[in-house]
Amino acid sequence: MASNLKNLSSYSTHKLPDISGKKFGIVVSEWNDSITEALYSGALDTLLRHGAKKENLYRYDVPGSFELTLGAQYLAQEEEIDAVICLGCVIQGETRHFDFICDAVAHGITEVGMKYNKPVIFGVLTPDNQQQALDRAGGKHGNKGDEAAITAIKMLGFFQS
Ligand SMILES: Nc1c(NC[C@H](O)[C@H](O)[C@H](O)CO)[nH]c(=O)[nH]c1=O
Ligand SMILES: CC(=O)[C@@H](O)COP(=O)(O)O
Repeated sequence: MASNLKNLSSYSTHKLPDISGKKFGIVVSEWNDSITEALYSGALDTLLRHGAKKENLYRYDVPGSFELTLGAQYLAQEEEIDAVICLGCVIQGETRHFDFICDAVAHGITEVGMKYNKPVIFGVLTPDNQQQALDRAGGKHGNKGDEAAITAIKMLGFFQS
């Protein structure tokens, strides 16, 4: 369902797990930092609002979205980390570089989650332009960081079920 049909910050809070003792790794790409900082703010607010403790949130920055995979692996391999949230924004340029980054980071993040059997969340915007990014980083379509955080919470509930 496209973001213009489902707001990224609109979600059910039915049967959310207790996350007061859960530890979250958050990997943030520095590329397009005006966007990724907004994603981080949304993710942080969502985690705290639903019971996470600030001392249990571990943020690491990486240069670009391509490095999110290695950052996610660095955190996911830590036994004490319960879930990892990856935040980035890859904006289409003039070349096919966009395609290679998006493909690599989507597959890479998936592989880390499978390897360590824990939630590793793809909170990466892949817009055509800056306006589409702004619309999804706290704009009219909500905040992808909110969506990434609530997805991590719900997947922790899945693993507890
Ligand atoms: N153009 C964007 C990039 N490019 C940088 C890559 O992610 C990577 O850091 C580089 O290729 C070195 O490995 N990254 C983004 O996150 N967003 C972009 O729009
Ligand atoms: C996604 C990118 O790496 C891209 O923004 C770089 O721009 P370009 O394709 O014009 O070199």
